[in-house]
Amino acid sequence: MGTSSPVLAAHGLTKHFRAGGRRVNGRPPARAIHAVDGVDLELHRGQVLAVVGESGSGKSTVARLLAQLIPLTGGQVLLDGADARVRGRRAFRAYVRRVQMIFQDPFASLNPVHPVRHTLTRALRLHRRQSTGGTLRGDELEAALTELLERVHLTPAVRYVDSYPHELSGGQRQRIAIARALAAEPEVLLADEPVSMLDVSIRLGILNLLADLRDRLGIAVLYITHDIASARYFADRTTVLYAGRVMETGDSESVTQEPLHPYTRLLVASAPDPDDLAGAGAAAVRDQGTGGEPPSLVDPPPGCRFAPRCPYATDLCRSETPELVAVSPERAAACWGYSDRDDRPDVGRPAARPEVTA
Ligand SMILES: Nc1ncnc2c1ncn2[C@@H]1O[C@H](COP(=O)(O)OP(=O)(O)OP(=O)(O)O)[C@@H](O)[C@H]1O
Repeated sequence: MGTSSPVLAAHGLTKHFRAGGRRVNGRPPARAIHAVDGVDLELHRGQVLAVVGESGSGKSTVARLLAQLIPLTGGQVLLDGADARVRGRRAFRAYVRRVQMIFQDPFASLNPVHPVRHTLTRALRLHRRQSTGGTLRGDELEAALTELLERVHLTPAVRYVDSYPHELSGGQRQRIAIARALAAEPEVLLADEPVSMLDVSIRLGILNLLADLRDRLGIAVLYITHDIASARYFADRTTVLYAGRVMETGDSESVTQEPLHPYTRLLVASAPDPDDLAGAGAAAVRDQGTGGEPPSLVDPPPGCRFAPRCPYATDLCRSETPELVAVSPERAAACWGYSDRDDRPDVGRPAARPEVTA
């Protein structure tokens, strides 16, 4: 959704990992972990898309598929509308120049034996050339280093450029990881839980930095998180993932304030947000005690994957998989409750059930 064409899009993104188990007649078992199944998403320039879900919902797998760190089982990744699947190192390097990833743990992603200067110089030399051609060096290299550090608000740059990772705080290390990604002048940043390992007090600073890069550089940001409250604060659009499938998608404000899908309501209800993210739907979920665990992803049965935990589930939900359908121009939900079938379940939120338009 969105008016501009997406810079990066995924259609039917699917990843099945081979499940462990005993070999049968010398062959590995044919069972598969359905980590991601048929996920569609779009990243637009100058926008943040949050992908929200519990642990094991497939968020990191989505990010790794988009980064082309692991091969797809099915579906397609499109960069500016063209099939982006890379074959070979050259193509991968060209892709990485445009699509950069930021990881959860900035300490693990920075080499502890190298100072900031080394880390950033390496990234700059990999992705940028001197104005006269040739490897970036001398004054141009120094200027580029300073600019990168300033862009991530580590100023004055001289204070940080010769520091080692252990001399920096978690937040500063994550800023260096972001600066390294920016060395490529990317169009897309894939941020996999970029603040979840940081102290709560500095999370906002990193999210504000990413928002600043979105606004000033027009970068498209994928923000992977289990924290739906931060998605409301920071993301333009939010997609909710459960057990490898999209449950709901839409503008972040509506998804978090008026969740359509019973699973989104559960997430919102359990979000620690002083701003009452919850509302009536959350109370309903609480009252009906929707506890339970996500389903096994090994050869999951048909039907909605949330049905075993859903207070509104009917036989229809347990037997047939609901498609993601538009509920309003900007919102879509994969829930039979928003279908036009006569036997649809009553998901119990008249206020959040606009007319079905598709
Ligand atoms: N390399 C792998 N081999 C087998 N199974 C995997 C592999 N990577 C992930 N999985 C499985 O795929 C499912 C989705 O994992 P994923 O890491 O994408 O979830 P997540 O939502 O990012 O969780 P978390 O928030 O805990 O990181 C899980 O069941 C996980 O065990």
